[in-house]
Amino acid sequence: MSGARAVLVLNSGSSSLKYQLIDISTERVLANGLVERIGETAASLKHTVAGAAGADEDHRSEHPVADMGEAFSAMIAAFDAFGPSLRENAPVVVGHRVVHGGKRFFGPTVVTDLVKINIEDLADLAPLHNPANLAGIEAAQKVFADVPHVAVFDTAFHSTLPAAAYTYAIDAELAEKNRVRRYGFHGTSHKYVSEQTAEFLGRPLAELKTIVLHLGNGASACAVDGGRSVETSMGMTPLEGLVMGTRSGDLDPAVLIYLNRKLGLSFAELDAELNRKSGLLGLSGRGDMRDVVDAAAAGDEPARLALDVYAHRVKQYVGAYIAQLGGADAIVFTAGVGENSAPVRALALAGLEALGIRLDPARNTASRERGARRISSDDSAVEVLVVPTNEELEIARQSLSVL
Ligand SMILES: Nc1ncnc2c1ncn2[C@@H]1O[C@H](COP(=O)(O)OP(=O)(O)O)[C@@H](O)[C@H]1O
Ligand SMILES: CC(=O)OP(=O)(O)O
Ligand SMILES: [Mg+2]
Repeated sequence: MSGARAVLVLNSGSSSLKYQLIDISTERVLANGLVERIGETAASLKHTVAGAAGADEDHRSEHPVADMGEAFSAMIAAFDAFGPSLRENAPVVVGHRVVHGGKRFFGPTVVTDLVKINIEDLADLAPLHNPANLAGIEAAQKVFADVPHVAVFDTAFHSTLPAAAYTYAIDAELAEKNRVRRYGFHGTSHKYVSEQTAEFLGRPLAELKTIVLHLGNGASACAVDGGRSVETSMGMTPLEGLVMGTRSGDLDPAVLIYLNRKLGLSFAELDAELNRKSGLLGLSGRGDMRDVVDAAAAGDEPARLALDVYAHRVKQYVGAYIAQLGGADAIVFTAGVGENSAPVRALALAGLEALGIRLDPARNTASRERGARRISSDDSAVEVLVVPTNEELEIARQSLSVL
């Protein structure tokens, strides 16, 4: 059997490696996988091989994986053991998700030594993400030495933000010298989802005003005007904006100063507090939205409040972005929570009838179909949709586009 022309897409995080092997001609996923808890006593590995008619084959194991290099070897071993063959389906390009591209990268970029130096230099703006992304690139370059590697940046889609949106109102010189401004993240997802939305509605992207709500583990909102990002909720780092699984999102910056002065918490401690111990986890003891929704339904008060705070913040951004866009044609939910949680969608848009936003309860709770779907009622002035994101496919397409 002759193999497919394939793209390998890698999303390397601080403690995980996610990957997909995609057939270019059909855009079908041949295999995907996840190595989690890298560096801990036992990492867990999952490798899924796509079978005929959606009959996927899962292979799971647990053993120690010390670092990104070993995570790579584990991925290659999984392909060798369970298929598909990387010799028959040799990738023609490897696409990498890189979170922070600062003001230097506005599109998919072939990785050179200079590009790697720049990614490293931006690490102080994204200390959780960029070093891991770079480690992933270096491990992959060793194994796939003969093919181009392409970096696709989360920040790239937001390079169209106007100055009024990206500028923090602090001392201008201090900000300029230290690259302190808003950059925005999840751009690959916001771009893909806003394009899919135009396709679903059968309308030209150039005419559409869309609010994309990417509600995953990390979460951000984006106002897209004619295909261009004009405002987004994440800022200099992926901490600003919406409430997330373990991140606080917006808060009065003086809270940090106060906690530092009053309790002597160091900035490293405050960083961990806001990035890893806040959000749904901090409010309710549960970082996973499924658990929060279940606990709230069972009458757990902290979980109820966590849900209310989460939905309140989403609603706040919807209102703000309708104002910034001068009206919206569509509000679109995507990512793990956005695609799957009817109660969160209902709470976030409750009471917005005066703005022309009306959910259809039966459509909202209808069991999940693949692909995009409408969840607003026929008399809603604003379309409300669920559109599944696919960052890996978008990275594969963009990686190919620069060859
Ligand atoms: N049925 C569901 N109801 C509510 N939340 C869900 C459901 N399915 C998945 N999620 C949530 O989606 C989140 C993960 O989203 P995802 O987009 O996969 O995140 P990431 O890519 O950032 O890891 C988790 O917090 C999980 O609770
Ligand atoms: C940028 C960011 O927050 O990414 P993730 O949602 O994958 O954590
Ligand atoms: Mg994600």
